[in-house]
Amino acid sequence: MLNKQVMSPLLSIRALSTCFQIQETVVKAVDNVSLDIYPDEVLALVGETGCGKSVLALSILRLLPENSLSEGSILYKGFEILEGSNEELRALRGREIGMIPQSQASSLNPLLKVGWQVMEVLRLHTKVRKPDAHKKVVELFSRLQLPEPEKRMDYYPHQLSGGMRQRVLVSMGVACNPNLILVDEPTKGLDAVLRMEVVKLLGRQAAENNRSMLLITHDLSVAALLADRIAVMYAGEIVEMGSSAGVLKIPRHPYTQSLLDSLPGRGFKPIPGFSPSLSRIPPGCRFQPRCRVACSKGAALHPDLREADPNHYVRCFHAD
Ligand SMILES: Nc1ncnc2c1ncn2[C@@H]1O[C@H](COP(=O)(O)OP(=O)(O)OP(=O)(O)O)[C@@H](O)[C@H]1O
Ligand code: NI
Repeated sequence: MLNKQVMSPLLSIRALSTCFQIQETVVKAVDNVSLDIYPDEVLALVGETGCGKSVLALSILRLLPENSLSEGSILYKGFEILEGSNEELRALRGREIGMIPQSQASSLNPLLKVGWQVMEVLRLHTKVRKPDAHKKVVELFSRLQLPEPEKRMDYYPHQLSGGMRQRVLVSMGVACNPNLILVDEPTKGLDAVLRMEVVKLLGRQAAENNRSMLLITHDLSVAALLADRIAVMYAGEIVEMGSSAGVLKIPRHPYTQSLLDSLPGRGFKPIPGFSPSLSRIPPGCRFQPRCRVACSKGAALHPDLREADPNHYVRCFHAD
């Protein structure tokens, strides 16, 4: 394991908040999030549906709609992304920071052959000529174990299975061999066999190329397999963050503990209740109404993220 203390981060997010304005309502999807991603590391971001994981990733690449506003700081190699021009952002996307988005349906153009779509990503960022781009994409497809890669180049998205489309998206995300790759729910909707295949593939991509990864998943077992560190998100904010071993073996936050207990191999116990609406966030601890401790302090006061153990951060009054 690398000594993270002495390295400087590749991506450094400080006090990031992202809101959406929908008529009179403000939805605070990401609230005061700070995190670092170091070179060569996989940071997993886990949490239930709607907690803000995708919005956080899309904020990093500034791919959110007009009715959104991001505040705080996102430094990539010292460059402030939130102040970058459209041109600077275009140069960054794909080449420096790649993304494998959550939705296969909206991320591939149904009217274009998949080979061409991946070639476009390459041609946008590198001066590669068309025949070379073609060759490179066939190579990528075969590395990702897409059967008959040359032939698949000419397929349209609907002619491929879900697992193959997923691999096409992975190849788009890694085509330019970016330093940082944002991977959003890479295994959603895949069966168990394919899930393992995609997990292995992502692990190889990160390890062989010494690349950093932000891995978004609601599946803690996927995070356990791939991540060096884990950040747990609840209702827009980080509630626990630390090394994978620390978070998984000695979870300090009751929410992380409940998430672990909801895993199939760990009792399958669902977490009762719902997370609060992000347009009406309660003033106290956001998890308090569902918490097994459910302290009265948490009902009124909002806990800070504190360092409970070295490099292990927890947002809970009872983490000691
Ligand atoms: N374009 C948008 N306009 C308005 N609200 C949005 C928009 N995108 C996301 N949201 C809201 O932001 C919140 C966080 O959504 P997000 O997609 O980040 O959740 P998530 O953690 O990725 O969930 P999932 O696991 O289901 O993908 C949700 O309440 C969602 O409704
Ligand atoms: Ni999402």
